[in-house]
Amino acid sequence: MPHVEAECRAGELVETAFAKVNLALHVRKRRPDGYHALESLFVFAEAGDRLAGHVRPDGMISLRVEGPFAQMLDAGPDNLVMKAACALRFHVGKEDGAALVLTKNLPVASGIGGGSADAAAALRLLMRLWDVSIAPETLEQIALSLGSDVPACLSSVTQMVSGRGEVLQRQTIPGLAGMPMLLVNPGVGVSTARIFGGWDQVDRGALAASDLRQLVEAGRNDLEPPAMAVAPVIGEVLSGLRSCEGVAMARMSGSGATCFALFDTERDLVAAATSLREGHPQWWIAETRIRSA
Ligand SMILES: C[C@](O)(CO)[C@H](O)COP(=O)(O)OP(=O)(O)OC[C@H]1O[C@@H](n2ccc(N)nc2=O)[C@H](O)[C@@H]1O
Ligand SMILES: Nc1ncnc2c1ncn2[C@@H]1O[C@H](COP(=O)(O)OP(=O)(O)OP(=O)(O)O)[C@@H](O)[C@H]1O
Repeated sequence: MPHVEAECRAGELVETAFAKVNLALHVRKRRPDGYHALESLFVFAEAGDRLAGHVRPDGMISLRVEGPFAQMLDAGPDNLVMKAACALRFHVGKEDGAALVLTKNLPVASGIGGGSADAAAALRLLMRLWDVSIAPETLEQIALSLGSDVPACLSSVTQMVSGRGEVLQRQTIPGLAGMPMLLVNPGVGVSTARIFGGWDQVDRGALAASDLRQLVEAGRNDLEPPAMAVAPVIGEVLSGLRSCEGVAMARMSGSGATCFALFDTERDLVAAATSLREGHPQWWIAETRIRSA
């Protein structure tokens, strides 16, 4: 009997929820609605969670979570996959149900937008499964109602993001696509709201990122200081990454605690991953590349 892969099962569709990485994140001001106005260059990793689903003829929507980080998450109505499915079904007035299975490969509450990527993947998957088409602006509105990072995760391509996360502009930076990238999470979950709350409200200036050098030299993550105050181990991760051979840049992503490093070569990436794993066997360390899309 041949082994049948899950994605080969009749009627089952699969989407990857690509990890989001903020190569730079400039916080410009706190808005009256409590959100912050940002400027951020988003890239996406080839690594991500996996979402599979097939139609449930009884009209129910169900979710099972499995994989390395499944124990950190509930599969109930607060899961962003369920929220996305309910929001989409409400919008299109569908009677169809779906049986969804999320393989949680990315650490939770870790600054690489796992929940946001899952929500966007659920929207993409269910639009295919239920055969619905929605105007792009409406889809972006549904996405934004699920979280500030969700609109950018819909396309999961390199883009400049501003507003609270809803103003998107595709960006091409020479040399970035396919670049070897290491993601390192020291195992502490941090709350995004708490980290934004710790920002010192000093506007340090706009983000200009037309090439990698400018991004390295003038780019920042303004949430690094408040995140390090909550989780000092982030400093250890950053200094570990920066001391590796062949590092083009190393910085924290989003509100932390995951940090990333970009490498000039695959060989340097592998060497860095090996040495960091030896020194810190309890850290989550993922070797990946920047998605070329
Ligand atoms: C830090 C980033 O990941 C950078 O990409 C995002 O700005 C956060 O995106 P997210 O996790 O999708 O955030 P949301 O779920 O919308 O908001 C969580 C909380 O973060 C804070 N928040 C979020 C986005 C934003 N532009 N300003 C904020 O102040 C708010 O306190 C909000 O209540
Ligand atoms: N499918 C999901 N995956 C991850 N987190 C989820 C999911 N559903 C709900 N959540 C909740 O959303 C919160 C944020 O999770 P997420 O992993 O997206 O954070 P993050 O990586 O810090 O996001 P960001 O980079 O946008 O700040 C967590 O507290 C988690 O409990």
